[in-house]
Amino acid sequence: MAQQTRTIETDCLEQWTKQYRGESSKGKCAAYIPALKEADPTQLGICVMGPDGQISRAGNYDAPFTLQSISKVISFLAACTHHGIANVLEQVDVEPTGDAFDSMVRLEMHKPGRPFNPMINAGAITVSSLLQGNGVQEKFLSFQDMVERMTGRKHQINEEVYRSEWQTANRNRSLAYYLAATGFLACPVEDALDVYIQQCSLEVTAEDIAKIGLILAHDGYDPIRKEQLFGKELARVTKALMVTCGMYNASGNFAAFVGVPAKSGVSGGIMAAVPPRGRSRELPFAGGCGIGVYGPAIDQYGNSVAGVALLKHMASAWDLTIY
Ligand SMILES: NC(=O)CC[C@H](N)C(=O)O
Repeated sequence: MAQQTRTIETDCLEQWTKQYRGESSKGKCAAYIPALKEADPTQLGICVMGPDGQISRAGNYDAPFTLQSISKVISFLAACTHHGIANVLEQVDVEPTGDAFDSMVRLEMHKPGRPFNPMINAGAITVSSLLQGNGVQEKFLSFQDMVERMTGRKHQINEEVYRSEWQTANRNRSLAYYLAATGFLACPVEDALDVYIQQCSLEVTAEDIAKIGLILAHDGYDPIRKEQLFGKELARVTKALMVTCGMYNASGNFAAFVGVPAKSGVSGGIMAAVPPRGRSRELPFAGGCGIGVYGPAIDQYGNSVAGVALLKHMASAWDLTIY
């Protein structure tokens, strides 16, 4: 992978990371998964990767964290690659909810109980059940392979986070049992949950998710390794889901004030995909980029407080919006 050279972009990121680190005091590390509470809430890091391999990074860009809900994007890509988009969308819809990511209220209100989208927990558990393979191990492997094809390196589960979530996953367990009752799980309940919790516990850095964002920004094409990893149509459906549902019930605010497809996770990661901006070659990363942010103090919606503040500033300064 290309090395970082000192650039104006890097100087900006360093300055903004310092400026927004304090915002973390407005949030808290997720506590409902006890192991996530152990993170240092004041951390803030960012990595931006361009199509020529150019990297700019600042702050705690090398801190490892678990994918959590960012994994939902990758499991969706993996399931659709295996079954085809239309078949997956028979089991999960593409509509935003306006509810919390772990809400169950709409599952029973709208018959026959097809989860609203793959970016909320209910939809993601359905998608995990659809991953290729028989049994937990094979399904998880097909997810892990997809991650590794994109980041170009091997990733491990953070066992402590995995165990912590497995032991406390009562809400997800109830969602999964409900999905089984309504026929929206393609494998046994505890298997689907196990795959889902394993994928959430995969450990990455901001650079890894920046790389995945870069590939999405280029419609499934890896511009660094020069390889099409999945189809354009799948990339577009996925980005539309990220725009409408990726930041949960704060997706509208994020679309208005950042304006790029993104996905957050409760460990404090945010992955964003910035497509090439034809309007000016002078803009930083005009050829598109992937962005990975890490800041573990999250807000009431489950999004990194300092991370969102940093992205809002950056989007305005570098004219990132797709709108
Ligand atoms: N928003 C998230 O990142 C949620 C992921 C977490 N593993 C959960 O299911 O609760």
